[in-house]
Amino acid sequence: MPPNLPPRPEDIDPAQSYEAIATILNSLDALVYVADMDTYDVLFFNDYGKSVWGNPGHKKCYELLQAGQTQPCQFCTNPKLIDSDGNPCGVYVWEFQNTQNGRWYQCRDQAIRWIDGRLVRIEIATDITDRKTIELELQQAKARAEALADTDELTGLYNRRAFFNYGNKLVQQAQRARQPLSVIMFDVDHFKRVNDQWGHAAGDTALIALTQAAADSLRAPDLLARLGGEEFAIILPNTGLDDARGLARRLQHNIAHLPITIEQCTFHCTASFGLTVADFTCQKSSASPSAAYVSLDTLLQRADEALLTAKHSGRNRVCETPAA
Ligand SMILES: Nc1nc2c(ncn2[C@@H]2O[C@H](COP(=O)(O)OP(=O)(O)OP(=O)(O)O)[C@@H](O)[C@H]2O)c(=O)[nH]1
Repeated sequence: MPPNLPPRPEDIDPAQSYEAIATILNSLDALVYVADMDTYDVLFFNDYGKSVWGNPGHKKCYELLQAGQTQPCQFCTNPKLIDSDGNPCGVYVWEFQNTQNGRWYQCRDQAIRWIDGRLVRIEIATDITDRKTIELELQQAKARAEALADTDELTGLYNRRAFFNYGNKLVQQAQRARQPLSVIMFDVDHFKRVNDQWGHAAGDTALIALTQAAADSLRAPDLLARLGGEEFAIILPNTGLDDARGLARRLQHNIAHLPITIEQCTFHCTASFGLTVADFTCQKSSASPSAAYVSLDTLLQRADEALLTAKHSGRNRVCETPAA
């Protein structure tokens, strides 16, 4: 062999070539290890792994890599690495937060035949914590932005956008399940006078107190939203006329008796209520051709008509339209 040329791979003796490969694997900026797929014994663990998880000694892979793990991990990927005949079936890529150091890794796992013929798992795990942290922060920011986009700033209730978004789904669900659904609209009476007499900030305080009182009277599936100004709407899934009327009257009573205190002065507000019901329990028929198909827009329009009637007939009362 000419003196200055590197040796060809086939000229290197096996012991040297093992060392050459180990040198490469030990230089990688990623965990590389090999574990017996039956016994979980660690057969190879590179220097990167040792620097993070320590020396393997006689530990099983799960004892070495995971916190407090005394038996094979539930999330062990071994079953994913072999086909139904028990033969290696390619690379499986997954992401995982290590239970010992809390860092995120992208793992590339593969079953291979070891030098003595047994099946082993080789894993190459790259630290992706920085990318994952940014991803999680973006997800949280998106969730926060979505929540803000749905929320009325003053009262913390759902806003008009969220009311239609979620409300349409509730109406569709009620239609599918053939359940009654009620819609209530209410509007604070002579609210301009409250602002004029007590000031805009006092008006804000009153709106918060009134809506809190209303929210406290509702069930978890009910949807209360501020549509704008001093106007609110409630969707009551699986609620027929009698129950909706009972609730609207309770709300009317609670609001009228709610003391609102501003700078040691106490005053009261009243509200007018409009109510309508979609009786999705009815089958579509010639007698009632449109009973099973009514939109949230239509329900809101009917509730608004009833609310106007309540305003025109003296306020502080509940009016209703016939079932849609
Ligand atoms: N403080 C406060 N006032 C608001 C807010 N939004 C709307 N308003 C006030 O609510 C009042 C609504 O007045 P109108 O629409 O005339 O109704 P009203 O005085 O309540 O009379 P009726 O509805 O007919 O009983 C206006 O003075 C608005 O400025 C708010 O967020 N905070």
